[in-house]
Amino acid sequence: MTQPILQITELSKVYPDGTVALNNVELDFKKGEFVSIIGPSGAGKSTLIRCINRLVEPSGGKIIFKEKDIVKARGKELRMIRRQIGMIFQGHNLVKRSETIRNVLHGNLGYMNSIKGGLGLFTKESIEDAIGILERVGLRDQAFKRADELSGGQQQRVGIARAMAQNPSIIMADEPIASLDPKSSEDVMRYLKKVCNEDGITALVNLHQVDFAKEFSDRIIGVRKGHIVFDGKPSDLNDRMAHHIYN
Ligand SMILES: Nc1ncnc2c1ncn2[C@@H]1O[C@H](COP(=O)(O)OP(=O)(O)OP(=O)(O)O)[C@@H](O)[C@H]1O
Repeated sequence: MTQPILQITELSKVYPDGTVALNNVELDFKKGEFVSIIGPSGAGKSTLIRCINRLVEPSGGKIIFKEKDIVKARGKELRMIRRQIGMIFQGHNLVKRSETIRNVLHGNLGYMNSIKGGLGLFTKESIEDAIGILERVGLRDQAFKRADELSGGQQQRVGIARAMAQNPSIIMADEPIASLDPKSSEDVMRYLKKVCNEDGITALVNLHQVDFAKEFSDRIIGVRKGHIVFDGKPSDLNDRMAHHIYN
């Protein structure tokens, strides 16, 4: 059996006010799998993915990524790990007044020295790479438009392109389609799945929409009150199980 790319053991998170958001979570993720994380509001989905890149400090447990424990990583080591984990947020987090291509190039900043990055002195090679990535999410013709001129769905595809520019091993998306209409949601999920499949990237996607989780995922994880209560194929998520997760 191949080694998991990410191995989570006994992960817990208790917020300072005593809220137990994650309780002894055990999960393994394989290279290239596309995983949706579902569950009711407050179940712990965001906390889970935020612990993985340490936007939230875990209270205990281990998260082994490429033989290193993310929970213990500090300073440069943590930055190196974060480089390999692309993030996509609900609100896109784009620089709205900047061109689409600049937003994608920002994904690459982790690889540049800070003075160059700050001045926007990107190499010809990185600009060509960024255009290539935009092509892959169907936005080649939008490269030099301002990000705020794009539709919500297109902006989220720029979010995907920016994550791809990091050349990540894992992409994590926190409710990437929560504010989009059904057609744009479908497009965002389709492009995200396509680029992850093409590059063998593991995707962890927090979703509120069970139908999208079933349509696009290789595997669905159901979270409830900080516990994993379902972990299986979309075809195994029947109505009874969905009810168990959400009620
Ligand atoms: N900074 C915080 N301080 C205290 N409690 C928090 C904090 N962030 C989250 N929580 C609590 O932790 C629990 C899990 O929250 P989390 O945001 O991870 O859930 P979620 O499943 O992502 O919910 P949603 O789908 O609404 O985003 C909830 O009870 C929430 O109120």
